[in-house]
Parts: sequence; C-alpha cells; structure tokens
Amino acid sequence: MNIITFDSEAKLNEAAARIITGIVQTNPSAVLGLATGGTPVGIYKQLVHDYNEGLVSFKKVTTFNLDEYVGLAPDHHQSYSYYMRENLFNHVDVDASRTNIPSGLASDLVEECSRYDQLIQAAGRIDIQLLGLGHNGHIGFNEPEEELSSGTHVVELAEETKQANARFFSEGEQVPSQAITMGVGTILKAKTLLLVVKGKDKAEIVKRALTGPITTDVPASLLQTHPQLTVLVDQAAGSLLP
Ligand SMILES: N[C@@H]1[C@@H](O)[C@H](O)[C@@H](COP(=O)(O)O)O[C@@H]1O
Repeated sequence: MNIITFDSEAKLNEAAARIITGIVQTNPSAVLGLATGGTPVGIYKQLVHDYNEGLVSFKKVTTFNLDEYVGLAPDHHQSYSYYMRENLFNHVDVDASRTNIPSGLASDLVEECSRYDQLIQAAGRIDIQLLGLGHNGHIGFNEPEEELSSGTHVVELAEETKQANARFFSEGEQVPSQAITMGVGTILKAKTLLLVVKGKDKAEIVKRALTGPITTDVPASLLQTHPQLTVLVDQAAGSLLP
C-alpha cells in the first residue's frame, strides 16, 4: 500500500488525475472504474483540464461506475448517471456507448446486476478503480455487513449514508433507500485501486480502514489485501495515520 499525503486539495486532485491519465496514455483502451460523491469532483475537473490541454484522450476508454441509486432516472439531478455527465463525460471525448452505470430504473434489479457483471467481465479487468470512502467505511455502496457480496447487488443504504448524502438533495427530496453497487469482489479484482479521501471527518475511518483489522464491519479495510493500492489523502484525512 502506498499512502501519499497532500497539503493542498489542488495537488491531491492533480496527483490523482496524473495517475489516471498516465494509465490512459499508456493504454488508450483502458477500462476505468469511476466513483461519485463529493471527493472526485476536483479530480474530474483536473481530467477535463488535462483533456482540454491535449494531454489525454478518452476516446477509446471504457468506463464502469461503482453504483447508482435505485429509483432515480438518468436525468434526475442526483442520479450518478447525471453526475458523471455533468462532471466528466459531457466535457471530454469519451464514447457515451462505452460508459456504463447500473440502471436504477430497471424493472428487474437482480437481472440488472447480473447484466452489469457480465459487461464488466466482457470488458476484461478494470485497469484502475477510483474509490472514495464513506464515513462508515463503505466503498461504492458496500455498507458494513456480516457478509459482503462479491458481485453487483442491490443494497439497503445505511441511515448514516442517507444522512451524509442528503446534502446533495434539495429540501424535501428523499434520499433513495436502495442502490445498486459493484461488489467488493469486483472492486478487488481491479488491477490498480486508487482510494482518495479528504477532510477531518474521515480521519478516524481512514485510520480504521487502513491500519485496523480487516473486517466486513469496515468494508474499505478489505482494500488492505490488494497488491496495488494507492491512497491519496489530504492532511486532515491522514491526520490519525501513524
Ligand atoms: N456511493 C458513494 C461512494 O462511492 C462515495 O465514495 C462515498 C463518499 O462520498 P463523499 O466523497 O461525498 O464523501 O459515499 C457515496 O455514498
């Protein structure tokens, strides 16, 4: 595990973007695993900047997002599909037909999960999976459980997660109570993992995830088992690390 601490958000975003663009420059047909939430917004801005500077082209990449809310249409302003278009896809030369996000509107969610797993398998291995970290240690929407699922599955969101994500929704809007998420097994199969964490409020969970016991109570602790894990933290998030 390689942990790098940054004294500014701009430097952290640049470093994360450099890792991703480096992979795409080496392999223009790379398979990118993408994340949502507040953390990657600045990284996507940097990727758009790098694209505009002519440093990278996403023309041939394939992308798989970690998760999507159940019940939100792709044009709902809080769907992860909308988020990805707003923050990245609409601003670079990615081929929309090669961007993949689970459909939260599928009539048969179990079928949708297996369709998503088949797509990932058909694409081969995810070259780099970008990850944020939930306050309870969740990755994607893999919440703390006695047992974690390996493949894509439907999850009931933890109350803590709904509260944390309520800040993105308008007043009076309900945070969906279910989501579809890539499983921990799929995440761990990615060639490289890039975990990015910012903010003092994540310091304790960063410490537990990276230095505590490997337990399904802290899904991110399973990342410790991955041979190619890079963690980028700001000083606040990394403040409790040894
Ligand atoms: N499903 C997402 C995760 O993929 C994300 O990494 C995490 C942290 O989000 P944030 O970066 O906004 O703190 O929670 C969300 O619920």
